[in-house]
Amino acid sequence: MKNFMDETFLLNSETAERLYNNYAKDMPIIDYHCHLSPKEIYENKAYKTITDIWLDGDHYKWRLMRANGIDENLITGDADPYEKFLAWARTVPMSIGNPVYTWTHLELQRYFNIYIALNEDTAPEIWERVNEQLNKEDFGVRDLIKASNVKVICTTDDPVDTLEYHKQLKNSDFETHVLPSFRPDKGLEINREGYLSWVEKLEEASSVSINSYEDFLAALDARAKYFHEVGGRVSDHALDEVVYEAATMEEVSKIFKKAKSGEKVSQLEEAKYKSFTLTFLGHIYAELGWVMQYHISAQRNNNTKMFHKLGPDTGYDSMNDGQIAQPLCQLLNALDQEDALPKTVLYSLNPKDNPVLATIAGSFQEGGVPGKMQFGTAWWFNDTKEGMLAQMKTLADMGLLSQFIGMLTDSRSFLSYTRHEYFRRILCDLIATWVNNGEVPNDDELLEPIIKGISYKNAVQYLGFQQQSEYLKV
Ligand SMILES: O=C(O)[C@@H](O)[C@H](O)[C@H](O)C(=O)CO
Repeated sequence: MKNFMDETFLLNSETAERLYNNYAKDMPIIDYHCHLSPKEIYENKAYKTITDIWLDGDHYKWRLMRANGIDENLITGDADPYEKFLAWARTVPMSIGNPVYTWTHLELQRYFNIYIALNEDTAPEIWERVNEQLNKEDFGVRDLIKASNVKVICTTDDPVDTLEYHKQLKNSDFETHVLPSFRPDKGLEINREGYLSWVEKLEEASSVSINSYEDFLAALDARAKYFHEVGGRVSDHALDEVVYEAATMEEVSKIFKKAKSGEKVSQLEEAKYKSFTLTFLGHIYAELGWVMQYHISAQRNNNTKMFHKLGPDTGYDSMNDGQIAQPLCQLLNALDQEDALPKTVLYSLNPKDNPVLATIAGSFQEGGVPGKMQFGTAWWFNDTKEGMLAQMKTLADMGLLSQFIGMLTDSRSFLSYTRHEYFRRILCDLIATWVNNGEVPNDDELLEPIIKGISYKNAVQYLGFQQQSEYLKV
């Protein structure tokens, strides 16, 4: 029997240990999708307590606390920080089997050198030991990022954001590249409350007067080019439902005019608007050489009462079970037929779509661009051991695991970089299983570049960072 989370955890053979320790463990991190605050990075925010850094904003933990019957006041309410931590300490032992149980202890080990299991009995000691370290000089968020060997962070940003902190970071002595990702969801949701006010913000941010749909597209183009100037190389879309309806500029201009007048547009009109706008944006991304990410099939903000109280991304989301294959192929094909399909990462929140995405990706690969179309890493409810294995096995079954750009944190917590270690251990154990079964040669000349590629190098190449400073070379 293994010791609890020792240096061999998740590595079930000497082969796995060798592959992980020699080729994955020390690779830097490219976190190409997360929700960290560029402002907090620029200000090098220092957290005062383990409650602040662990429980503020992490809806993964909030969901587990709710499932454990913890009162909301001790989760997102105004309860005493120590009482909130005790409530989390009561929940952790109950969360065995959930990745957050593993990540919680990985974070205690890697950032605070604490190797005991968290529970109500150990909570007082852990509270003291962690808070003492958090209040030391070298425990700002920049120190945590540097200690995690993170070379690039792609935050998630609205086209109307000023990107002031990205620009200030670019001119600072902070080595990690903190780059904006262009996430224009609010400009796609034409029937959602707030759409028109967002168009006004876009008008102001772009300095483009928006009196027509063509003006709207010009404003989006201007903002994408601004993001590029600041260093942005990635776009991102939440396609909670995938729709596709061919449309003409004339048709969509009328739809936009209808929405601008304050009228709701029909479901068909909305589909035409989204299809044409996404196709236009795909052209821009391709011209800029960006990576386009589609995050598909989330069912968001299910709990109306709590949405009104806490807002989005607060742990009240789930998987959608919509049919995506046909509209997604039509959308990608529309771009590909115009030679305007950018490098694309396809994620679905519903693992039923794993083989659908892996095989659709295979329909649009391109010579000269290794791994152009990516079946993306296990996302959100799927970034578990089983979810990661399912995604990587499906990719290996139906495409090239070797060209996979690997893991991201997708997190709002500065301690979440241990998810990359978790992923790399699972990756190396999977490949080791193939080696030990005689399915793959025990040949490090074959395996080293594949493991280093998936852990780091593929993402550097894919995201176009390879021409950057020596700083990214390993
Ligand atoms: O980008 C998304 O839409 C999701 O990642 C969303 O932000 C979600 O709250 C999340 O962070 C899941 O890890």
